[in-house]
Amino acid sequence: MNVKVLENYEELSQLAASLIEQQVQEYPQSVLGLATGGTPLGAYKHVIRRYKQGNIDYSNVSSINLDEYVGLDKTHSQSYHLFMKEQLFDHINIREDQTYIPDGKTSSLYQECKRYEGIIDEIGPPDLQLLGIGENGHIGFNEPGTSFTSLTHIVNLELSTRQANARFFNSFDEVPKQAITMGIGSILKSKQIVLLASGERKAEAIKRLLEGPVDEQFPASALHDHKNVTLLVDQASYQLVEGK
Ligand SMILES: O=P(O)(O)OC[C@H]1O[C@](O)(CO)[C@@H](O)[C@@H]1O
Repeated sequence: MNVKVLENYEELSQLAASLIEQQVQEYPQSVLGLATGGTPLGAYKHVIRRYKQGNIDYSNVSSINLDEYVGLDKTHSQSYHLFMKEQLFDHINIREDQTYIPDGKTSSLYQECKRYEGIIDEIGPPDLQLLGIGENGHIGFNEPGTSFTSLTHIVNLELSTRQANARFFNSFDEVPKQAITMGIGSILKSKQIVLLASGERKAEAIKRLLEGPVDEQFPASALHDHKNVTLLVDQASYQLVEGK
């Protein structure tokens, strides 16, 4: 794993945006694997700012998102559909019909998982997959104990994950109990992976990622099995790593 330690969130976000842009400039038909959560917001802000300066064309890019809450309509204020629209898609010239996010409101969750994995295989796999990390090491919504060979599936969210995400909802009770997520095996299909970690809250997880064993109890450790992973981490998240 290639590790780049940045001074702060702003520097990390700028570098993440540059990696996305480089990918798209080198290969305009790129498939981007995109993530939600708070961490990628800064990168998306820079992607939008530089797009508006006129240099980068996203019209031939496709995107595949990691996950969606079960039970939330695409227009729900906390759905990842709306998140992506508001935070990125509405501000660059990516074509809406080339953006893919699981449908959390489907009548057949099983079919939706199969359909989505089919999309990953047909449109993807992503040339560049952006990832955040949960405090318990989750990637996408793959909670501890998920098989490293798992494909797109339904997950029962851990209490700690629901608590961490309650900040985006009006109350804890509104946080969905399930999500559809690309599996760890689906994520590992990506050609290149860029993992972002920022803030003290992630320091334990980053220490465990860099110093601990590869273990299904810590989903992000699966990334050690991939040959092209870059971790962009700020000082606050890196502070507990030995010998830094
Ligand atoms: O970036 P955040 O908000 O800390 O979230 C970390 C991870 O948790 C999730 O939001 C899921 O809980 C992921 O989508 C994200 O990668």
